[in-house]
Amino acid sequence: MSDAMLEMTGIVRRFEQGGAVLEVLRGADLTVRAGELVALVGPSGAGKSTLLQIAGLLERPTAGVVRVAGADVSDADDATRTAIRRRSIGFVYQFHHLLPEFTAQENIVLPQMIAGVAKRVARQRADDLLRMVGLDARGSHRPARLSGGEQQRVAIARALANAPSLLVADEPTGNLDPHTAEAVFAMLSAIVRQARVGALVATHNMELARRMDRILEMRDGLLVEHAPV
Ligand SMILES: Nc1ncnc2c1ncn2[C@@H]1O[C@H](COP(=O)(O)OP(=O)(O)OP(=O)(O)O)[C@@H](O)[C@H]1O
Repeated sequence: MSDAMLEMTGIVRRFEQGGAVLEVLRGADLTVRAGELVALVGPSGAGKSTLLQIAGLLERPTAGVVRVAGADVSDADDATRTAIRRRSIGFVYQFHHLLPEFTAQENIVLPQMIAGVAKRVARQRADDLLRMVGLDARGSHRPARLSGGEQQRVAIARALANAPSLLVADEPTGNLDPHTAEAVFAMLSAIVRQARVGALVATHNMELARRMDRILEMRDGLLVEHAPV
């Protein structure tokens, strides 16, 4: 049995603007396995965010096959894709995107309730996740009362709320000072490995990229694997 949490094969993405066609992805392939962190690097405009949007089922490719936790979602309708996204994929962005009027705990409860989990169970899981990210004393705080690193820890806990198979992260530590970035990344990688989630992490930070299991570079619309250093 394959432990691939994400498989993308022959991914093409074209944008049409005023008659001109921009082919950002030209047949990209990648696999992310359970417990694995894969870094996605490449210059600005290379297509990293476009690839993450497709991996996260937020966009459809022009061509190619996407499998999440073994399920081929290429031909699935929008409702099915949304259901799979909510159940199987967690997102972390450069900016935390926590809802400011809700507490840390409520921010982690909400996605579970949207997925149909009972409030009592969702609260318990939120508390467990807050403990896992070292913030058990901060559950009743709103985001504005937390530091940048703490906000990002809550965002990671929220991404894990529905026990996803796949974590899609776009510069998850890009807005933090180097020391805090280091602590948040260490925590993220420990959780990914322990919970056997697959993580695809776009970053401009080569130091962090080198600490992941593999580095894939976006080059001319294709993904090229870096040799291990
Ligand atoms: N909806 C769209 N319509 C037209 N062009 C788009 C669209 N989305 C992205 N692009 C183009 O696709 C290319 C890749 O953009 P993308 O945001 O994926 O790059 P990136 O590698 O994530 O860059 P960065 O590191 O700066 O975030 C860019 O040239 C961008 O202008």
